[in-house]
Amino acid sequence: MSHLPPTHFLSLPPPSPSSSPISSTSTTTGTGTVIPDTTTLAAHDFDVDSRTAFMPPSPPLARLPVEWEAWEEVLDGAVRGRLMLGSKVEEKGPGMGIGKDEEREREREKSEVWRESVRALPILPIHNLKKSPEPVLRRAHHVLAWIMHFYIHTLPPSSAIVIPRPLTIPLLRLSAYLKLPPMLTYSDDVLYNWRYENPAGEGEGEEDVHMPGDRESLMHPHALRALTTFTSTSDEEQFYMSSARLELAGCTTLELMRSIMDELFVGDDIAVRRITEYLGGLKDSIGELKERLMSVKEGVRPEVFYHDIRPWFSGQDSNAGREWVFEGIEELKDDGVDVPKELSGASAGQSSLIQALDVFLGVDSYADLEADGVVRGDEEKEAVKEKEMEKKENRRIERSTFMKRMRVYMPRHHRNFIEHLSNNPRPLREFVKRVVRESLSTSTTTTYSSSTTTSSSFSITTTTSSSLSLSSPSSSSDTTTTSTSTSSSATTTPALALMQAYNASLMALKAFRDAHMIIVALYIIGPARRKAAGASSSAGAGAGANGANGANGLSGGGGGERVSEYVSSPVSGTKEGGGEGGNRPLKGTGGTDLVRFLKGVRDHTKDAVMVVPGMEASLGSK
Ligand code: HEM
Repeated sequence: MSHLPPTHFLSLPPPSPSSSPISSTSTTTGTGTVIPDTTTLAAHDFDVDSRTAFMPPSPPLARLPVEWEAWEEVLDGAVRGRLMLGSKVEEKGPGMGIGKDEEREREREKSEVWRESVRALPILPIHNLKKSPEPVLRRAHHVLAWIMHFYIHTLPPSSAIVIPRPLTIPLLRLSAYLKLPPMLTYSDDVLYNWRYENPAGEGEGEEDVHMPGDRESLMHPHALRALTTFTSTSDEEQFYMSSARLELAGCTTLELMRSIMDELFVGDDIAVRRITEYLGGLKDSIGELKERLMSVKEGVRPEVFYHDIRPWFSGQDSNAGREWVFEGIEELKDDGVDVPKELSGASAGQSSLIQALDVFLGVDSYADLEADGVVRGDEEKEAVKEKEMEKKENRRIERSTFMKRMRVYMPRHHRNFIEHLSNNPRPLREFVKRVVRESLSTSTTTTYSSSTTTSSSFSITTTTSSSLSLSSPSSSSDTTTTSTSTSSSATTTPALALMQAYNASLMALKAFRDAHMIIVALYIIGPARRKAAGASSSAGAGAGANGANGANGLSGGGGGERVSEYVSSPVSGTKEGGGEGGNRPLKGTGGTDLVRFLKGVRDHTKDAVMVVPGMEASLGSK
């Protein structure tokens, strides 16, 4: 980088990770100099590693320092005791819960003894914890959050949920310090919940363990083990570790994003060709993420996931009206700790990697640009268009609300990273639009300015004389449409190749979301349906069913649902709208009406594809 001028953004220091949200436009230095805040993606201060992406490059701390050993012991007790879900202990009926009353009583006693050990804990101060390095803080959140979920979900379903002071006080204090909800998060169960299979390779302070050369061996299904599980099943361990492998694969994705950002800074015609090439790689890397996602099927059985594992993650919002009371919270008012509002369960929706992709590709922002996108036509057409726009707008709001909420559950450095990316002054999508516009309006394009442009009029017609505009598939918002001429050979210009490569990356992300819906159908919708069918026929549903706190399920229908039914049909809100008892939608652990929501997010991704009307086929955009 020695050829870069000192003012180039690659030569500048990263912003402070503690500032939240990060200002993307400028930072004032100690000497008062204002420097642009546009650091590279691999900045260590964002806790993003070029070899392991959002996963830490060395194994997370496996045990807290002795000062907080009491917490570790209580957690050990829960894991070793193989405590059962309270709902499962109480569940009765053929094939449900525990068969014999005395067994049921034994389980009740066992979990009550353990909960008593939580209530008997001393209130350990966290003063020194706050001075500890990040891995210690992460481990402390992991341990306390895990204890809390064990505590809540082993309670009988009829009892009030009161989280005892010895847990409330340190957990709320620590969470406030870490700017995290006092909950089990995706970072607690995936990012910071692994060790090497071979304990010899384990250890604190081991740096640079994930060299690029051993990435493949880390991807082996048994290379990584989970530190903590609720059920001690290999299904649960594989559930976490398959997400961990997906996160590790994200280093290629982030590296390509970084390279593209470097080229966006330069922004000339060579950059256009390079970005096109990198986007090809990005598409492939998203394809790899999809493969990693699907590999969850190799080690995780759907019924075990749905009935035995998933209920442990639930938050207050999927706890069917049972409020979580944090005992002693009033004592923390002076520390600025208030009643927590964010109490959603752990979900991979909290993955920074997927959100980073959304932000980078502009899936997040494009709909905002469509506000003026109503095509003027006859009245009827206009009404349809407006309805469509309204639907899209609602979808966008729901999605963006969820995404923003999920950011609260991300480690603060990763949240800062996403905010930083969102505020990128040279967004990829704007660049692609500008390059294509310029290419369509002039036949010779040499350089592309890196300043943000607003839409400008240009005129083109195709060889078939149809009017062209650069737009999203179902709107003409991105630019205006008028009339000059071009020919179909435009598909071979660098500008259109760029647009095609950009669209291909978006479609790869859409394919990821299609695959995700298949997984959701297999792991949630199918078992929920079978449970509902079993409950209504009292015939038993096979695997031990404890339900997801009684809040989930689908009405009607037996087993044998077709996965494709959920993946390809448009959002309707009908089939998935009924719950057990016929009136509750199936909920995600993040509290969403999951089928409608996931389809909306998937469709929103596809809507971001850019189209030059009349050239859809040649651009392969659909
Ligand atoms: C058995 C495996 C999985 C199941 C059953 C599952 C289920 C769900 C559900 C129900 C939601 C809806 C949001 C909520 O309320 O929680 C969701 C959202 C989401 N999940 Fe998964 N998930 C699985 C694996 C993964 C993995 C491995 C990833 C990638 C890291 C992932 C990424 C996402 C994302 C990014 C969202 C937010 C919606 C979106 O951006 O498309 N999921 N998931």
